[in-house]
Amino acid sequence: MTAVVRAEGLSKYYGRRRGLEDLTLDIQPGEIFGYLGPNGAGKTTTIRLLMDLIRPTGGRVRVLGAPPGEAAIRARIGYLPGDLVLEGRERARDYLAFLGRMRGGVPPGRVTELAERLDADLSLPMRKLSKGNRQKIGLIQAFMHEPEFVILDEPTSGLDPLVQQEFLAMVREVRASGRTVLMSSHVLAEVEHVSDRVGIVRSGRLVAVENVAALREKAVRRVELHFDAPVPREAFEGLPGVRDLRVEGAAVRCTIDGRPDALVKAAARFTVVHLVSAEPDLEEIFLTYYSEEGAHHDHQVPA
Ligand SMILES: Nc1ncnc2c1ncn2[C@@H]1O[C@H](COP(=O)(O)OP(=O)(O)OP(=O)(O)O)[C@@H](O)[C@H]1O
Repeated sequence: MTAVVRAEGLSKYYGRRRGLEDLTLDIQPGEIFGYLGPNGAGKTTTIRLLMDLIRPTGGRVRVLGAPPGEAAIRARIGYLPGDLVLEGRERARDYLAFLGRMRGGVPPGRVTELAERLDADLSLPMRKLSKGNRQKIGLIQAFMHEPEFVILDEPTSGLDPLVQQEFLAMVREVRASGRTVLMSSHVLAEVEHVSDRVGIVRSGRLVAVENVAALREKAVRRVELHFDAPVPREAFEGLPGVRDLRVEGAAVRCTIDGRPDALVKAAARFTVVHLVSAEPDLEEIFLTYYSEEGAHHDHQVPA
């Protein structure tokens, strides 16, 4: 199976300024890859290299098995730039129709369907679009021709929560049809529910690539159990994965590292009347990746 993205030692310097250094990464068909990092980390640089909008200083990249500049490859990609500019008197609907023709045709009704789902206004001239509406038009043009590979630079910026949900549904549909998505964000929460893997980039370097399901299983989760009568502390002490145990009368509070299986089995010996389990806090894990190596944000290389 040909990788959708294959980057090997890919680097980009803007003069002496580091944009991206030594990126080696494969993205496979059918996966949703979240590309995370703080401002200035190198996300846009990576995406522009994949789109052949800038040229690498070093290394090699293939997109859908070919050098990214090839016109035939470009037509198989949907791209939302991070700095989308839509100007002029032309109505959004006419602009999208023009882009659709350029890309060799869009299924009938597809633009209207996407506009309804995202609640986008296609009747306004582009210069009058609000930031949120501009972003919606950008998303429609990235999805409308049902491309094999959708590349989205900060796609959720400016979208309200309901529209974000609809957008995530569109991303899942791409995966369901075996196609591939790469989306960047500086907020884990925006991509963790939809991504299969996430890559974390910081100061121009990919510092981690993680499978989200495995990460979720590894993550610490807070659990609270309430029973119909006081329970003995000994029943819960030393259980695998149970930490920070507090037993207060009929309530047990702890954190779980990994699977909750041992705790559930111990609790089953008593009558459980209430159970609360908080979502694992992946954000904490990611913040440690972000802050590793600490304060020196050295974007410059020595002369
Ligand atoms: N055209 C350019 N000229 C000089 N330096 C640049 C240029 N574009 C990006 N950089 C630098 O490269 C580094 C990576 O920037 P990039 O835009 O790729 O980050 P990003 O992760 O997309 O950040 P953001 O979320 O802020 O868009 C930054 O230090 C940035 O200042």
